Amino acid sequence: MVLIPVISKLNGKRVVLASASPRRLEILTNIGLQFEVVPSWFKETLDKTLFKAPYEYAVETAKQKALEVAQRMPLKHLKTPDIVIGADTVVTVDGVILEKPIDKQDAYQMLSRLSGKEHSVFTGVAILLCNEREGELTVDFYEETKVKFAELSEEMLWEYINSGEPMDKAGGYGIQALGGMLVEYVHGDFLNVVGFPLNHFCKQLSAIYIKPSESPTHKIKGEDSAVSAASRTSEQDMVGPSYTKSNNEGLPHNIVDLLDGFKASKTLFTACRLKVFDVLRASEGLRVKVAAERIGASVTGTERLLDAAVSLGLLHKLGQGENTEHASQFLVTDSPLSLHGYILHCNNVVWPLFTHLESAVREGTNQQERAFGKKTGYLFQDGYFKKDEVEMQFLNAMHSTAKVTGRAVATAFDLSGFKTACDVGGCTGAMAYEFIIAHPGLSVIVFDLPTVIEMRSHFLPGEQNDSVSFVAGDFFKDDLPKADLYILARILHDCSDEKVDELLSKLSKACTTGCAVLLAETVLDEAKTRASRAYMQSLNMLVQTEGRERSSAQYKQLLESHGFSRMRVCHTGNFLDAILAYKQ
Ligand SMILES: O=c1[nH]cc([C@@H]2O[C@H](COP(=O)(O)OP(=O)(O)OP(=O)(O)O)[C@@H](O)[C@H]2O)c(=O)[nH]1
Repeated sequence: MVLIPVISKLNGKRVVLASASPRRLEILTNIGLQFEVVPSWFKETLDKTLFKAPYEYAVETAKQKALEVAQRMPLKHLKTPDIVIGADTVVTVDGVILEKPIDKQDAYQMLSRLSGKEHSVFTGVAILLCNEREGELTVDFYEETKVKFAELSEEMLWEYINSGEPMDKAGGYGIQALGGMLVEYVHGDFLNVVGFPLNHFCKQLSAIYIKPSESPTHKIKGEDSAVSAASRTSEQDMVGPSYTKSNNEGLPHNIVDLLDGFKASKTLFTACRLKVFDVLRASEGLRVKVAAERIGASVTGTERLLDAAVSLGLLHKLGQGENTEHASQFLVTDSPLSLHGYILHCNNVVWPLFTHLESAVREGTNQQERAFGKKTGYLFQDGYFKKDEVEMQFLNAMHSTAKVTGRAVATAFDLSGFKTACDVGGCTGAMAYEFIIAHPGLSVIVFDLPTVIEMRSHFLPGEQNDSVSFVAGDFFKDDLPKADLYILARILHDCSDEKVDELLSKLSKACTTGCAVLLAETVLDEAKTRASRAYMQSLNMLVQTEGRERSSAQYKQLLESHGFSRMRVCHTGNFLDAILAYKQ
């Protein structure tokens, strides 16, 4: 039995299943695993368009479900899990992802789509090892099973729907129950369809806990052992696990990834500076020589840059239509969600500052003077923020990130109790527009420096809406516009502790009881189980500003010290998390 040795390894560990699924509970109970169930509160609302394949969406959702429980347990249950297991099952047919139906009509639509067709069932699984002594280990993987439905008559469809069985099941059917009558064949793991790929899971646990000399010889799809994982190429169709594991056999691939990380970033930055994605969008199937001419670069350099972009999944293999979906969405200069401005900011400002990271760590200060030859106080009020390409580039950067993160922040909480919001330092208004779209009864005043307000027409030329207004001012020196909700998106993390206290004190005075502040920031997590981006961002603040990122506990303490309570945090799964707190 693959699992028996692993069970003994798990003895004494607090294993948690972050799922409300009765089927997952049954599958893991039946094999004798000892575990607790703590259903995840993670809202399954990740933007599917951000994922290049359905299994990526399922894996990320599974990871976020597990992370939410790993994060919440120490705070709410006052106990820290050793292992948290998250899972998410989705059905895909004709390129459409089907989750649980929202009502009978939805179930009808889903089952009609599946009738007479073969479809795929993907279950993503995330295993978080929260207290691993020999280095952090996160394992996530997915399993695919093909299922074919018989042709379903209207009568059979509605008889099945009215049984009620479809409503809590991905794709609107339960293969282990009445739904089994709809199925002509299953190719692959049956339990994966039910909601948990048990065999693959067991193999993963064996790979984690049993040394190769101990374990029965088994192969995980796509690889033979941890060493091959470290050395394996990133082939697109690899179905094996993606996990980072420090081991003393060969070079762990996470070290390799980190060694090459800066080269990958610079590949993206250079391709964007040369507007490669715009050129390739204009003419599909462009030959390298022609592309080189259009971007004004050498043929040899262009060829290597494009090949590197293909290896990073930014371009399709040349000659098959160039830009990937993500490149078209985020990397061409004029797409609605373009990150082009932010990427130029990373290349022209963040990169030179990170060059001096060691000095920043030694000195504990930002590196503006070493990188750009100027001392700086609060970044956005002195020479840094002047009316030239630096300011326009910075506004482009803030505008593009606000557009990509705005919807996630605006929809994080129910704000129906508020009428007027003030977006403090709201820059181009991109975030403000997301708020009025998400909350039609809300009006938003964008409050920012005069130079910023003057330039807003560059960014939202067509989007005039009476619910968004612009007021020029300095939020440290001038009175804040009257509002019952104050939004601060990536403001506090730039400020020194003294400036943060000054601003929060001002907001507290401006707020009457029941008013609130909504912060949009990258929230650090004490358990350090979430993606490392938050900690990279924390270093970014060190090299760039006088500020820093903070954890939920730190924000709670800070806000309470200025009279704000009932703090809630929403991990949006996007660049920014959202924090809401009410004036006492
Ligand atoms: O044939 C079957 N297909 C699917 C199922 C069950 O469907 C759900 C899938 O939904 P999800 O992955 O989101 O899991 P939830 O039930 O919502 O629980 P979480 O708390 O983990 O989100 C799952 O329960 C499958 O078991 C089935 O039963 N048969």
